[in-house]
Amino acid sequence: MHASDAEPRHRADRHEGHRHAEHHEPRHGAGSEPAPRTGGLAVDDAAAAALSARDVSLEYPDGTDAQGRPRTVRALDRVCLDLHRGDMTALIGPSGSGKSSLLAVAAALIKPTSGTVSVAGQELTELPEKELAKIRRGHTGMVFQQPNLLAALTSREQLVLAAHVAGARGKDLRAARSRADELLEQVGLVDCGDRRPHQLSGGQRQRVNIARALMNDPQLLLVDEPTAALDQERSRSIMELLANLTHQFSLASLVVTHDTEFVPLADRCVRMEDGRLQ
Ligand SMILES: Nc1ncnc2c1ncn2[C@@H]1O[C@H](COP(=O)(O)OP(=O)(O)OP(=O)(O)O)[C@@H](O)[C@H]1O
Repeated sequence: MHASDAEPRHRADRHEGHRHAEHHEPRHGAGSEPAPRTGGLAVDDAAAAALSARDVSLEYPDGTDAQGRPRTVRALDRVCLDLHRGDMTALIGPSGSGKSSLLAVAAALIKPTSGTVSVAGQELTELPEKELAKIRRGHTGMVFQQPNLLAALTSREQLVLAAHVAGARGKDLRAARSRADELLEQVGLVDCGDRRPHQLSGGQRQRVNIARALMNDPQLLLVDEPTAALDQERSRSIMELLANLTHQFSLASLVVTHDTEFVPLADRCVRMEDGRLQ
């Protein structure tokens, strides 16, 4: 079965608050036609899956065998997956099954060995690095296990820096400051804008990390084990936050988790085993 065929756990009549009211039915399944394009851009951007992976395989080089021939490890094996806005998808599976590799391919950080990946109707496989970087900045938010915040910056500055890196200057940068404060409020850190990472708890740092990933208004949110360093209570509240943000901002979220207890918070769940989606 294509993972795109998996039925969401609870469907979405909870999308009223979406900024992007065009979120709609029917959804494109694995075999559906891609959105028509003009000059590389999807005409009906909303109709395209936020992420569409087709027969994606990924092999890493893995040294040489006894005869000196190059060896490879197959991390992804003909993976098909559609992610749609407003749905949080939990990605589970044993260690080494390929979850982080799938995130890296979806984030356009690694090119697959074969198969295609499209973000908002734009196929990534053939794009030059400059265009890929634009997609990473403009369409994709990433949250890794460790928050990776800069020690010298306040929470607000961490967020504004993300906008600056994406090219915001002048009045856009001023707007970014307001957006940073709004996002910090959304993630429950209304009083933490002026604090530096060492003045925050682990859960609060992860919330800053999540808010930063949303600064450039992505439609795709890729999250790798956001609760790895947190206790059960804080883990639950981070997963609840991700689910709420997914629905509120109409994100297509893919969240890797080892913690099956939190899977019911997602709209659907897909499982990897030996590089394949089950
Ligand atoms: N850079 C790399 N070079 C070679 N092999 C790699 C590389 N990264 C991952 N692998 C291999 O690819 C396979 C998939 O790894 P991946 O990290 O995607 O799995 P995972 O499901 O995310 O694991 P975990 O849950 O432990 O983080 C594993 O066999 C791993 O050893």
